[in-house]
Amino acid sequence: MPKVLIADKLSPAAAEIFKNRGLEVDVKPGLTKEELIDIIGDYDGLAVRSACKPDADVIAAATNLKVIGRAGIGVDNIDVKAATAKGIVVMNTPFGNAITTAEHAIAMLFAAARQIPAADRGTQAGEWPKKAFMGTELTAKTLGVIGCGNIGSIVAERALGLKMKVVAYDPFLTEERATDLGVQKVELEQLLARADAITLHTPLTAATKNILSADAIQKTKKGVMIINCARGGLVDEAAVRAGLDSGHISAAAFDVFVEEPAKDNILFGAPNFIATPHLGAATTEAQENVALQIAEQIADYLLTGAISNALNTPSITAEEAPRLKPYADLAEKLGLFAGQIADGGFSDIEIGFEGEPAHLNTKPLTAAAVAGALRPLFTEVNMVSAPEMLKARGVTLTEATRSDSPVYDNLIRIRVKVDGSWRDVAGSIVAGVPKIVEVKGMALDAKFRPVILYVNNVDKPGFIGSLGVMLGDAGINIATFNLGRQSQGEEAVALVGIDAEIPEDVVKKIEALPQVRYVKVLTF
Ligand SMILES: NC(=O)c1ccc[n+]([C@@H]2O[C@H](COP(=O)([O-])OP(=O)(O)OC[C@H]3O[C@@H](n4cnc5c(N)ncnc54)[C@H](O)[C@@H]3O)[C@@H](O)[C@H]2O)c1
Ligand SMILES: O=C(O)CC[C@@H](O)C(=O)O
Repeated sequence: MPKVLIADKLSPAAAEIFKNRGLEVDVKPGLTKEELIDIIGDYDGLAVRSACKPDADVIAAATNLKVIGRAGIGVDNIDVKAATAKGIVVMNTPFGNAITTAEHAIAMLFAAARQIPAADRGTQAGEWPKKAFMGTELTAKTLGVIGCGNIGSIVAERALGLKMKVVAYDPFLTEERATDLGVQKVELEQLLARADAITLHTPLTAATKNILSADAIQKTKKGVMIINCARGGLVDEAAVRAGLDSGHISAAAFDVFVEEPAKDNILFGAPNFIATPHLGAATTEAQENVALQIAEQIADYLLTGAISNALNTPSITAEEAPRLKPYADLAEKLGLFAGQIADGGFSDIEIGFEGEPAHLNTKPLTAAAVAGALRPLFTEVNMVSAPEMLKARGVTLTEATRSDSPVYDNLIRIRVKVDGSWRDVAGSIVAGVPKIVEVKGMALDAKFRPVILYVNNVDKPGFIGSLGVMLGDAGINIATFNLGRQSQGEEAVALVGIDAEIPEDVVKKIEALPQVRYVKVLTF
């Protein structure tokens, strides 16, 4: 009988579900890393919230583990790459705690506007500090929402109900969705200049890290309030401290910190600073939702092989699995390629299946492709949430099938439209190996590798030599080299599989080569 470990404080509903479905379950919150490593080999399933951190060492010791379930949204406590490499499915519950977290952000906004925690402390200390607190009325003030996804859009709706004006910055928010929500879509600079209060609701990615930097904070209105109930690291904590000390920021309320648990943070003790210990999702209702959902998902997978809300593998039924799996993996990799060369949001995505995959259930294949294409912006996107997220953002999805395939037995093609022009890639499974066989209509034959340097250039003599010398001078080994071109002297592409991450200055030098039009380091 499969055995599950609940390694964080989850609602008791989760253990009940495991037992009712005939699984063995141990509930051991608060284990040290060493204790977890000692026992993890006994378990088929692991259920966590955010305190337990199944990192690469834990995963290496998890000899029987098949699934890690996160009762919540963010999986930054889980080493998803290590889990994927070991064939362990990682799943989350993308919607279960969104309302509760949005309510916490609104509570923090009020607490900041009226300095409720400090007023409470003074009152209960017998000071009756009536003169010390002059608050800010929220009605008619402008709330700037950075990241208008599940939680951000609920916060926006609540703020509109409070008669605030709402401006939102989110590259995936369409004008139509913004209009439906009743918010004004703006660029970040406009949001910074206009907002009386700013609230953050993005995941932590390379693009959002320090999105409220010292420089950005300087561009905000004097007296601005800052609320962060998303992830530590979205805001430069030292810059917020300086802003609170100088009075430029009138109040800040944070639920999340760069280092958690936050025991000694630079913000602690700053004037008008309010902290909660990552309580955004901490309501009975939300915890019951996410515990029930994750227990059902883990039990389904261990007992029937059905996968839902997986972050690292397509959702497919046990019967379909053997035929669909290789195409789903190819579709997701091609999506990731297209999403990375989209360089931000895209307005349309087209997915074409030719030959064998056109005869299969293409739904999970499309979902895999879309999840891949969205992943550069949404780290937590999964096969179930991807189509939903695409729809909510007004991105047009077109799926086409063609029963034969002129050149290959099988082909998957993905096109994304960015600022009115299409970027495309196609791939095929050739002798069991997933390959990139076309980029921008140019034929090539490249295997996927963890790091691929993608160069779009003009086919002129000297380019390949200069590129090779630049990589060699930087000590970067070339593992594979694939070229495609339209015709002699015309547009060309190079896909260079390299053995290491490529430093930014080397990328800049390659970009400066006279034959080069575009360079991107792709990771898979
Ligand atoms: N405090 C808590 O306890 C708690 C609870 C739940 C979720 N969270 C966190 O809240 C965050 C939001 O969760 P969600 O469910 O709303 O996620 P979501 O994926 O639904 O929404 C995130 C939004 O951020 C946008 N975005 C991505 N990159 C951006 C960028 N560079 N600039 C501006 N916008 C960008 C996306 O387009 C998307 O609309 C996540 O980090 C999640 O982990 C925290
Ligand atoms: O489990 C928690 O308390 C935090 C959850 C939250 O950070 C999430 O990403 O879902």
